Amino acid sequence: MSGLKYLSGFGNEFSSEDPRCPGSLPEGQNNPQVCPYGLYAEQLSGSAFTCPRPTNKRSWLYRILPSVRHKPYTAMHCGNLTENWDEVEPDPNQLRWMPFTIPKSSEKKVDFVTGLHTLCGAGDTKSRNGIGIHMFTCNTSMVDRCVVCVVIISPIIELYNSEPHVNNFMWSLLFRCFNNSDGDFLIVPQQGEILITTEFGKMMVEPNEICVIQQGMRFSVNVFGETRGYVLEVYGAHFELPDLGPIGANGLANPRDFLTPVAWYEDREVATGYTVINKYQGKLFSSQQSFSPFNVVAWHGNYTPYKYNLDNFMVINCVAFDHADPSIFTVLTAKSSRPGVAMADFVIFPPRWGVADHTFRPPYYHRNCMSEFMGLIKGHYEAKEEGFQPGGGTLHSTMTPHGPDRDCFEKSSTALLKPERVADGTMAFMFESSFSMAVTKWGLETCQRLDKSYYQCWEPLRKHFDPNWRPSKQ
Ligand SMILES: O=C(O)Cc1cc(O)ccc1O
Ligand SMILES: [Fe+2]
Repeated sequence: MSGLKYLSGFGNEFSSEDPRCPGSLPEGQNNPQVCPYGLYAEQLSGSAFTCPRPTNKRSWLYRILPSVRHKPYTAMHCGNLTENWDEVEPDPNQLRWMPFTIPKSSEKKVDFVTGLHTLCGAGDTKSRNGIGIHMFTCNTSMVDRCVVCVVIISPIIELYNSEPHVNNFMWSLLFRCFNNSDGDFLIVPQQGEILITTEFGKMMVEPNEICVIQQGMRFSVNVFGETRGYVLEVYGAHFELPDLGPIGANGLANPRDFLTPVAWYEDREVATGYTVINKYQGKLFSSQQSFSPFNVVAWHGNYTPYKYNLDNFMVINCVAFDHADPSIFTVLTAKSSRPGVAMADFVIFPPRWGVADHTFRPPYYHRNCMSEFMGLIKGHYEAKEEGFQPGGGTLHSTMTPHGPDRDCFEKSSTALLKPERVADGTMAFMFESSFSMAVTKWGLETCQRLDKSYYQCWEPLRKHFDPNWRPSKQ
């Protein structure tokens, strides 16, 4: 739709040249004495040099100027982005948030980075072990905020507010990009498509698609209206496709459905300065450079950003009886060092058939040693038809009991068990983590979206116990 091209596959050894510069990728070696077109060679390492081959990740970027040509980083305001997991007292309750508020652009211009709010998380970026869950709510494409630019350009924008062409042009003079030294971002847009320009090329990501921008990759986000989504950040591991075990060689998220951008560069000098924002040890820093960081003419390697359309997920589930655990719907996993235990799994609840015989089909009541954060891209979630809304969220922490609400329990206990479509037109997802997560002050207080009545959905559950019940004779 957007006319952008992609390369297909998961973690392949890709290579790509901007068609404007044929032959820009050096042949037969990574470091020619002089690179084609006078480019600089730069390696981006996503794993220790010495990692075994299956986990070794790096890409070679051939660019107009190397990333190192920038002014020193200085600390900047972090807004509601944090890695402080001790802001408020722990709260083991079931938590539910109403849809997170998106600022109106007529009131306040907010871009992807300023619009990042940390909801919960655990661990530590310094020891490279942990996760963060953030919401992004924004209405403006990523533009520069350097004081000089704001002073000079903002009044002009105000002056020409009614002239969209002038306004758009002026905004386009204020550039900024982001890079995360702390970990990988798995981005789940919920409202509004986002155009992500990366050092590797451009990706258009729509709601019901996800993308992963891995540690260190510079990117900039353009939006087209009021935009909202979820971010799962992992420190110290990359996302992988889950092993399929007895499922066999195919199924769930198939590697060919992952799409990586093709090389695209701009040779743009920015007189007002291009701001590179770096998230480093949980804090934001900015530095200025005089040119666009999206100056990579050609690249090759297996360390790239990528996107995936959730409709491509090949759903496998129960075809006889009982409820399969939700791990059967794992799209991507970021493994911890403990076998079989994820730092975080990205799990979806896609449209499918429900056919299980003599079975209570919705999620069972449970307590889990893992933490479960859930979000909703569209539609309803089967265990709770009411209350859990698109753009909102729930957190069921380590060993916190949860399960279907009263309506769901009663309906599903008496339902006629014919094959039926489940979750048509909906897409819920879960970030399931082995970390016991802390909720931030923003999540518990500042955002003002916490639904204090959540526990009430289980209050009407009543006893059905009958001590005189006997098995019916066959
Ligand atoms: O709690 C939830 O709604 C998620 C979930 C779904 C399911 O089918 C089984 C277990 C589980 O945690
Ligand atoms: Fe659960």
